[in-house]
Amino acid sequence: MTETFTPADRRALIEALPKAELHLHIEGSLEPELLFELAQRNQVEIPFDSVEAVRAAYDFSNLQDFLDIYYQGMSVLLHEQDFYDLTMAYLKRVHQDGVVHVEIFFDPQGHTERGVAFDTVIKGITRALDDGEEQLGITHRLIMCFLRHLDEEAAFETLEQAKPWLNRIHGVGLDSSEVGHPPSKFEKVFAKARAMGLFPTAHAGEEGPPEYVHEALDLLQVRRIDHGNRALEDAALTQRIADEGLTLTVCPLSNLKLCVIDRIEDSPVRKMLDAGLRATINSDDPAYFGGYVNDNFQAIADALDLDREEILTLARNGFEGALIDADVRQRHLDRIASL
Ligand SMILES: Nc1ncnc2[nH]cnc12
Ligand SMILES: [Zn+2]
Repeated sequence: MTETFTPADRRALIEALPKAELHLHIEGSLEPELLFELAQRNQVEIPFDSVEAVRAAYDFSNLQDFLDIYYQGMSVLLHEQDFYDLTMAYLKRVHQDGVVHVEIFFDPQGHTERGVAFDTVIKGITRALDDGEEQLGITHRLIMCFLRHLDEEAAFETLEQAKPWLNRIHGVGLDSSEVGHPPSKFEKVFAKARAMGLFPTAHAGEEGPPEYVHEALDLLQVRRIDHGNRALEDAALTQRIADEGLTLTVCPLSNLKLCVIDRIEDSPVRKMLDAGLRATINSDDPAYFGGYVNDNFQAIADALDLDREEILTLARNGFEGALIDADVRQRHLDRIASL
């Protein structure tokens, strides 16, 4: 008799699995309630009069629509404690989802451009990450993103500001408005970041064409691809990503909210798994896109009717792609195998 895997089993498995989240913008975890609290605490005017009005504004037709609100939301983050509270709230929330390791993006230029010091941002975030590790047992890596709508000179300045913090920053990423801002624009600053020992990753193929994924690989020499949806349009590129064993950090609910896909059933996750790609499941900007990691796992598992093995593979992939030591990775994989 074949064993049945019911929707209830699926939910229970997703909840029980230890998970790593590899694609999370900490500024995108700013929930409307905290946005309001910080606006009041810091006496910052925001163009909304209720939490409901904020949520109602989260209706996007593309990446830029979202980014306009995302940068506006950041305006309430001014002091070290604000960055601490933001980060701690995210860690406490994902602790409930069984997340045991996080690799967090932050956008320093979204703050330094407003006059908030780089040190203020990173002190608040790292203090919360340390407390989260001690109190919740969640390990972490921090990845500093360059905003691609700004120029490479500004990215170099940000890399300079990061120098005293290299013991806390593991990687560099590239985010913000993709189309019109190809990876080639940041070739030199990524070369410098790599020479400084930073792990290179970049958003590529979210809205941008497969050519941008090629550029991220060839020119930025990224070792991970954030999103990567449109890589599937190019068979040779897909094969290359499989051959090189690169991780793709896919964000299903984000793709849906930003109209990268029309329906959750159109998520590329199953195609990626079938093509031998190391796809992982992530939330991107959970406060804006309607769900944290488990919501993303659940949505994709239901829509694609994933079986037990496929769900286990996705969870395993998170640890395979994580910037962690081999013994730690093995410990997490052993726990998954024991479920
Ligand atoms: N999904 C996304 N794509 C590009 N830049 C972002 N910054 C925050 N979320 C992003
Ligand atoms: Zn992202």
